[in-house]
Amino acid sequence: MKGVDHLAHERNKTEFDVDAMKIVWAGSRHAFELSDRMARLVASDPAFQKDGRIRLGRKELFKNTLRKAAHAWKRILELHLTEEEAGWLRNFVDEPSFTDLHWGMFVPAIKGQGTDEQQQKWLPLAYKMQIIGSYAQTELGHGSNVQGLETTATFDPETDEFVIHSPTLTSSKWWPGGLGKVSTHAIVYARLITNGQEHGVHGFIVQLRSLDDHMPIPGITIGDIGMKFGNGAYNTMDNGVLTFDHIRIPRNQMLMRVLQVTREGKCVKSNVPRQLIYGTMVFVRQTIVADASTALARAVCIATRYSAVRRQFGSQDGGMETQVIDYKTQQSRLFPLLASAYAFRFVGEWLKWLYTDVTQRLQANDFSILPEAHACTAGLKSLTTTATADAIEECRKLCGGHGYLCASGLPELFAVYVPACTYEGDNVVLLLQVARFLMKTVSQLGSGKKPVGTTAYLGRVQDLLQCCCDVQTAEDWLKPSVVLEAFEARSARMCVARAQNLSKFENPEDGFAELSADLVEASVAHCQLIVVSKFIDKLQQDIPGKGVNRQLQNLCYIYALNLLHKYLGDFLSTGCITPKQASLANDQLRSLYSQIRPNAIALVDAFNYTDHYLGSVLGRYDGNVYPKLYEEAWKDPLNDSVVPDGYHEYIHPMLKQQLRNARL
Ligand SMILES: CCCCCCCCCCCCCCCCC/C=C/C(=O)SCCNC(=O)CCNC(=O)[C@H](O)C(C)(C)COP(=O)(O)OP(=O)(O)OC[C@H]1O[C@@H](n2cnc3c(N)ncnc32)[C@H](O)[C@@H]1OP(=O)(O)O
Ligand SMILES: Cc1cc2nc3c(=O)[nH]c(=O)nc-3n(C[C@H](O)[C@H](O)[C@H](O)COP(=O)(O)OP(=O)(O)OC[C@H]3O[C@@H](n4cnc5c(N)ncnc54)[C@H](O)[C@@H]3O)c2cc1C
Repeated sequence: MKGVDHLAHERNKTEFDVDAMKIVWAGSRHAFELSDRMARLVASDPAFQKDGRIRLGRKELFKNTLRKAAHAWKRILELHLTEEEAGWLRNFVDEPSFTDLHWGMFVPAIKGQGTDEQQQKWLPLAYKMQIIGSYAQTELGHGSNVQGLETTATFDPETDEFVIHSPTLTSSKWWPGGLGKVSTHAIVYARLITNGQEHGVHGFIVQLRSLDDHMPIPGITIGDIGMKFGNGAYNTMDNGVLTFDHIRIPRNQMLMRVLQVTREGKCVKSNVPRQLIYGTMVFVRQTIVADASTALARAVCIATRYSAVRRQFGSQDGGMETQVIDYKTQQSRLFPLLASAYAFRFVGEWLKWLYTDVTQRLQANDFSILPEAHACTAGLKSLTTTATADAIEECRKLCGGHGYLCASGLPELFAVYVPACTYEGDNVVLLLQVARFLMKTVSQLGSGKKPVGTTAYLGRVQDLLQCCCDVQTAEDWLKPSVVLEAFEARSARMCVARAQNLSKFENPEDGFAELSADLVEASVAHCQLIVVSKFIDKLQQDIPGKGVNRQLQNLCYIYALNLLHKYLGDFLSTGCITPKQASLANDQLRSLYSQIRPNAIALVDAFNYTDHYLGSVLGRYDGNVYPKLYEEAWKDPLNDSVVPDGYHEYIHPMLKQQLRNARL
């Protein structure tokens, strides 16, 4: 609707160049223009409308998703979209579907773990969607413990085939997206057995359904695992169950970049480390970090716009009531989330760079930074998804009662987003991986091994154990070196304390299990340090646009000082700061909230989300919330009739009964 902009008075307060900020948010002018074009293309196409999706039953919902995926593919072909454009288009369609797994995991698994010949054979088919793939790793009995998977792939030298088999109920593949009803193929993870010997878990390309009539290949049992959390939401996805009864596949369908099985059934290791079998997870975790900022920004955009529209209390002399965004409590809950959206954006950018760097090094047979890439992707996936899921729920509360309505867009966003804390690695399990990496790094300090990359600060551990925070005034908390040192000292001291406690155990594994809750806290501190330091690095770049850098500085310090406040126990107990300095940090935080306040609406406008993508009456660009909320209510099927179905069977007899009782 072109009409009154109810948020115009807010937009008039802006102190920076919003268009320049849009480019900073998108990452580049190219990324901005491309995503903007794709967002508008999707929003203007009636085939992609999302209204009423939450009211559909499972079958209708799923069919609707199939229709949209097919339409998206048609448009991609008609418009000759590049891979990058097609990715944006699918993103703005905004509905989880089998295509996420096909493009997000099946294709990357073949690229990362397949040999050149395997890539030449399978990738063209996948790129043209002549086959549709899924990623079948998790089983009913095991997800986190990948080495505990039970599906077997036994080499039969007589026929030069692998026999894929599900020996137990718990070995049934369980969860893979797209598997239940759509995928024709899957990368199946199974224990490799040759000549009676086990060789660990490996990936195999397995055909599941006929390419002619979509029926399962004989010996394969396959279906959907059932409804999941929330209306609509992730129920557009056919997460599946799959069992194999001695399914035969040719030998050349084992992904053999890490390990080759010869015609005789001999295993020949290549020069790449075994961990590369987990490479697809590293890739996807990196994309999940980038997606976290997108989801968080959606929730924050809705809550910020609505907080500027909503008024409660404070009217004097019959004047306007107070906008809820002006309450300090609202600001102290909302603005750190706004700051987190930007912080996660920049750390996501950096992680993408790290991933690209690792990939290039791997191609040159340099595997040295693989452990760090694993720790960073695992830790940041855990940190950002936990924070984002919590933030979406906080945004719902920030919108009061209306936030609980599906029309706010927040319940569906939460339901779709929250499994990110579990898939691609349970967030606690991933933090334990980070802890192992940190403890290993600390234990090697004595042997003179210099830590690099994100753990370089541990190389200065002696200084960090002794340093005193140099803050005397609230303004001192606006110095990057001061903030960075406080976070480095906290993380280093926590790591060293955990390492010392671990060394008291005779068996390190016993110690690790016993101290795991403490270790996870050290991992969180380390990951928060990464986010803060990458935000500070971003500020050092030459960022064009009036007032843009200033806003980013404010957001960076809000992010860091709010963490300091939230995790004050860590900072105080490790002696990194004094209670007085903590109190000064809080003073600074309040001042930063006041500085962000006039720019809040423009800072969420910079996300450049269309109303279609936001899918929220509360988050509308024009702020015209109440009439639209009222209009939306009447669309509910319950309002199709004035007197509800069931009145004659249930309400009327009850009323009559009461009437009779009253007469008695
Ligand atoms: C309003 C509406 C909104 C609509 C929005 C619509 C948007 C739609 C978009 C949504 C789409 C999202 C798409 C996402 C789809 C999700 C699909 C999900 C897929 C999956 O979940 S796949 C399955 C993932 N599974 C896991 O992650 C399992 C977790 N477990 C593990 O990763 C490992 O087994 C482990 C890490 C726990 C390790 O186990 P273990 O201790 O047994 O260790 P190992 O012996 O195996 O290995 C030890 C050494 O290896 C190193 N290591 C481990 N992992 C890696 C790795 N990945 N890379 C490199 N190195 C690794 C360890 O560090 C050890 O090293 P060391 O040196 O020996 O110590
Ligand atoms: C929506 C969704 C989509 C998915 N899509 C796919 C897919 O496409 N393909 C696929 O293969 N899989 C998929 N999965 C499966 C997913 O990867 C696993 O569920 C996930 O890795 C967690 O494993 P789990 O279910 O075995 O959890 P569990 O490991 O059983 O976790 C249960 C609890 O135990 C704790 N725990 C486990 N191990 C430890 C430990 N060592 N120390 C301390 N605590 C521990 C966890 O923290 C958690 O609290 C999907 C899952 C979901 C929810």
